Amino acid sequence: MDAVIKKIMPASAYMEKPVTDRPSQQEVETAVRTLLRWTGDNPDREGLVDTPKRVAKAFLEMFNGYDMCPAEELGRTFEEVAGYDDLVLVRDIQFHSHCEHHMVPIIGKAHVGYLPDGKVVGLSKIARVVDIFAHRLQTQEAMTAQIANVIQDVLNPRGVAVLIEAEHMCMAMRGIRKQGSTTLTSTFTGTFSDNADEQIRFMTMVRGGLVR
Ligand SMILES: Nc1nc2c(ncn2[C@@H]2O[C@H](COP(=O)(O)OP(=O)(O)OP(=O)(O)O)[C@@H](O)[C@H]2O)c(=O)[nH]1
Ligand SMILES: [Zn+2]
Repeated sequence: MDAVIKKIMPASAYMEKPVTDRPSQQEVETAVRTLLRWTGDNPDREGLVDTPKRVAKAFLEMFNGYDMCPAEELGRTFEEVAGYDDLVLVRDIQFHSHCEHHMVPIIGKAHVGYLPDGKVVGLSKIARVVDIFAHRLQTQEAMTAQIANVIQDVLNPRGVAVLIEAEHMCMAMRGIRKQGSTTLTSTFTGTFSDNADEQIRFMTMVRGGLVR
C-alpha cells in the first residue's frame, strides 16, 4: 500500500508517515522520573512508582499519529454516488491534541468539507485524518493546513474547507490564564479559496443545519 500511495502522489512531509527515533523504554521511564522530581514530588512514593511506565504507555496512545499515514487513510474512494458532486461536510469532529510549545492539551472540534470531483471518500476516513494529525505535537494553524492539504492532494476534489475551533490549555492553565477563549483557524483550497460564496455556504452549514 505504501508503495502505491508514493507512486500516485507527490511526496511531502505532511502526507508521509514520519520517521521516528524513539528512545528505549528505560530511557523514557527515567525521563518521566526526572519530570516527577521537577514537580517537587517524590518518584519513589507508592502512588508514583508505576507512573513512569503509565506515562510512557499513555504517550504512545496520545501520540500514535506519528505511526500513521494520513494519505493512506484516504486511499479507498467510491465513485458510485449517483453523480453527487455537491458539498460533503463532516462537522463537529472532536479531537484532543497537544501544543508543540508546552506539550499540554489542545481540545477542540474540526469541521471538514469538500466538493467532490467524481469520487468520494468514506466519512470516517475524514475523522481519522483529523485524529492522525491531532495525535502529533501541533500548532492549530499547522494542523488546519495539513488536514486541508492532504485531502486536496490525495482526493483531488474541486476544493476543501477546514475550520478548527479549539481551546489551548497552555492559555487556560498557565501563562495568561484565559479560560474559555477559543481560537478559530481555517484553510480553503480550490473553489473555496476562489469563491467567497462557497466559503460563506460552508460557514453557514457549519453553524446552522438540522442536527444540532
Ligand atoms: N500561533 C499559535 N500559537 C500557539 C499555539 N499553541 C500555543 N501557542 C502560543 O505559543 C506561544 C509561545 O510563546 P513563548 O513566549 O515562546 O512561550 P511562553 O513564555 O510560554 O508564552 P506565554 O504562553 O505567553 O507564557 C504562546 O503565545 C502560546 O499561546 C498554536 O496552536 N498556534
Ligand atoms: Zn502551548
